[in-house]
Amino acid sequence: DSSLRERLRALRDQLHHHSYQYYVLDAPEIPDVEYDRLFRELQEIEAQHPEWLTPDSPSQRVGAEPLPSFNQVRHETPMLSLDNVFSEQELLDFDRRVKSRLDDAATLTYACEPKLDGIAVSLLYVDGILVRGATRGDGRVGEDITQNVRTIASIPLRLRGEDWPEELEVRGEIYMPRAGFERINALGRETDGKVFVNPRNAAAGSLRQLDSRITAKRPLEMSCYGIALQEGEALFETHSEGLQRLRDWGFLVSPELRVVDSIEGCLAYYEGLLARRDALAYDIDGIVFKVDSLALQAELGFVSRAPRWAIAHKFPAQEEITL
Ligand SMILES: Cc1c[n+]2nc(N)[nH]c2nc1OC(C)C
Repeated sequence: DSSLRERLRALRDQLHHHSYQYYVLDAPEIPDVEYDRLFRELQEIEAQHPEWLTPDSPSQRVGAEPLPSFNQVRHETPMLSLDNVFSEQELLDFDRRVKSRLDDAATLTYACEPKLDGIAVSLLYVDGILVRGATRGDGRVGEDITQNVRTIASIPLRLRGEDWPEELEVRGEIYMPRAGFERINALGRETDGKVFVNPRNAAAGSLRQLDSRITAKRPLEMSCYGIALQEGEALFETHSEGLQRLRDWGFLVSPELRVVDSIEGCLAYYEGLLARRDALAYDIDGIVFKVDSLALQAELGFVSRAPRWAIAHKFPAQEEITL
């Protein structure tokens, strides 16, 4: 049995690697049929030896028995929302307020990333293994959707690389790319007539499923935008470094992430992405600018529920296409 157990371990490692190559790097190394063969071999061994099943096994991707209800989760670090601005002048005001509050704004740089139009979630990893996924809820208490997030291929079941902390909480947006949205609506029209109004609703509906086997069939992805640091824990000095570490650990992080050294740079980034908005594979509803330095973020702190150090610069509402 030890050789069979060894084979199971090897299959798990291989499947994790190929899944990362395919879903996170979009660079598969083997054909799908080869992946499916390895996956079936793993399922056969786990069926013979259920006692060898582990929470990070790739077989978890297909979903589990439906839950009676969702448990609640309290976020140790509250999941904040963002203040919005809608014009260039308001963005310049944000920059002026930031500078007026900093002792020394000479080194001020901004991290820029698209604000994906999906569902904010928090993932908890202990010793490198995914142990919990939760919705934002009201920012303090959300719903436990661990079974559902396990089915999302771009969410690692175990971390890659090394030097990750033994407890890591990752925040990000679960969304449905437009192509996937069109596909499940076409399917819905042919079957139960259930269609979603937009990709955000489709993602929300897919995550609210008590039966994770349904979630497993929905084309969901997760793009990470932050790490919820425990008090005083400083693994890196800037937000953008943190996102690069998330990429090293196997997470999908927006390839549009940039760091600029002025609010003019932010405006150029905003105009640039607004011009490319319809060409992106997913819906975005604005740009998030963050003071990149974690030290400056700490100096700026938060007002009530939103950080002083971040702002969402929203796009004009997209005119609905009247069919
Ligand atoms: C609510 C939220 C949403 N987003 N979306 C991105 N891209 N970054 C980001 N940051 C957020 O909050 C942090 C500023 C804490």
